[in-house]
Amino acid sequence: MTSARDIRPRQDDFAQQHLSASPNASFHSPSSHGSALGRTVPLVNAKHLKPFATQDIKVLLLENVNQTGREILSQQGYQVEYLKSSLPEDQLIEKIRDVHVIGIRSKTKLTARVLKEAKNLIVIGCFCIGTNQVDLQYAADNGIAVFNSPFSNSRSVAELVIGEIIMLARQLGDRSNEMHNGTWNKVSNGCWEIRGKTLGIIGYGHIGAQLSVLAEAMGMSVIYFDVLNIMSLGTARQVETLEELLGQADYITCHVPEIPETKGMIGQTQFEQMKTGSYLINASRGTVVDIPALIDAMRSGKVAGAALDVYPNEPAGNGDYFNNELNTWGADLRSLKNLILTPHIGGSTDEAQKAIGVEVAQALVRYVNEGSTLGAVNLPEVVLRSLTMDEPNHARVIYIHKNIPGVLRKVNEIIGDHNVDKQMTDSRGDVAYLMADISNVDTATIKDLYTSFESLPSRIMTRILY
Ligand SMILES: NC(=O)c1ccc[n+]([C@@H]2O[C@H](COP(=O)([O-])OP(=O)(O)OC[C@H]3O[C@@H](n4cnc5c(N)ncnc54)[C@H](O)[C@@H]3O)[C@@H](O)[C@H]2O)c1
Ligand SMILES: O=C(O)CC[C@@H](O)C(=O)O
Repeated sequence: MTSARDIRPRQDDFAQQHLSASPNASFHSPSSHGSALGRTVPLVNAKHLKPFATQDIKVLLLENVNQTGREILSQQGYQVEYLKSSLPEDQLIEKIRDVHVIGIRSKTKLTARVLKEAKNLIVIGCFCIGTNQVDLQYAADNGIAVFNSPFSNSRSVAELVIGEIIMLARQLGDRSNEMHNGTWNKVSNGCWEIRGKTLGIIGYGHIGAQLSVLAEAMGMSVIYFDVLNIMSLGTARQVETLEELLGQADYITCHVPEIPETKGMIGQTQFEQMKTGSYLINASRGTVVDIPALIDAMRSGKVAGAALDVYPNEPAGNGDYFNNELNTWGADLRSLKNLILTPHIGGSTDEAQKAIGVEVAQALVRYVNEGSTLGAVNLPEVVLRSLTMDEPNHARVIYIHKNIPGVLRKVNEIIGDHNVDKQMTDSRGDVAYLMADISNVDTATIKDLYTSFESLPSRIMTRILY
């Protein structure tokens, strides 16, 4: 029996690579054992699990996902389709209907409307840090796991911002444009060293903290504002309010996620609270800064320069698209002096993209082949050590279900005749994830088990690997 969500990955080993830049990441090979969420040790005789079903795994990779990731997925024997850009919604809906796995970056919007059509989808890989482009709740409610790469491009963004601080301080963008147009304009007015100036970091997470260290090494004083109390690095100092930061900083840089609280967090009021002649950098998300308010602040001289890497609307692919059709203020923005505009390239370095490709593809493989949700951003993290070749008649049941009372009793009624070697369950909000390794199963039993789980009212998704 096959169901829309049944899948059959090829059982080849995939090459384990260690490119993660995460200080906390502990890569778990599909062949591993050890503590549930801690470090794992390779298990030599691990059994390669296959799903109870007959279909091949179909993967759709959009937005030029790095070759490292493509290779890991192809080496599994999955059918991988790869496109360089994102897709308009209607085309995305057509393509997503078939696939079990989708890999995207920041441009592809996986809204509830799109995901509703994704009847076979079991997992989404965001080959980037941000996950705001995915309806995470809808995905969780429908048993679709979402993974990202939380650290791999932080350093690249921090380095870009350091470069931009100097570029703005010295008006390098303007001088370079002038020279490209044949104009020699040797000026020092309004140009500064960054040594001794104050950098204000909004959002002291992975990127903000990296940047703090780099900026101090260049002789800047660092202050930061974050909704959490975060221990400072070096001699950086956390301030109590955003207003306090805005009033003290010469350079202000945003590194917050896109969430309702950060939408328009730098607007007219905040520009008024800044020092005259200060600089603003935004390489977080385009909705964080109110661009018309920035245009006014730059025209009035309140802001002496700015660098934007992200915009409320960004095109699906490369080309001649940064115009007023995309964002109504496009031409006004382009006319401003000492404004650096980059096409969302903060994380676009070879190092970052390779590391992200490996990290996310490995998470996808672990999820498809083993059911491990380690690192998932929308489901509880559940991991079991691998089944071994010494357990030939064992199967792994994965039951994603509504987090309501009485489910475990029903589950135990179904698997109660088997020895449950190990079992782990955890919940996150309304969704719970149960994984159990059971003994004495043959194909007929698996079919019965599958049907029984699928008929429970609490069911969101059932997968059986054996
Ligand atoms: N330009 C690019 O190419 C690029 C690359 C990577 C990440 N990003 C963006 O940068 C963002 C930050 O990345 P990160 O890895 O540092 O994230 P992070 O989660 O490590 O850090 C974000 C920090 O912002 C803080 N924060 C949240 N809401 C806040 C608020 N209202 N006020 C102040 N602080 C708040 C959090 O507490 C956290 O410390 C990502 O969410 C992503 O959108 C952009
Ligand atoms: O590569 C991308 O498209 C997004 C980069 C960055 O914004 C991220 O969220 O990691």
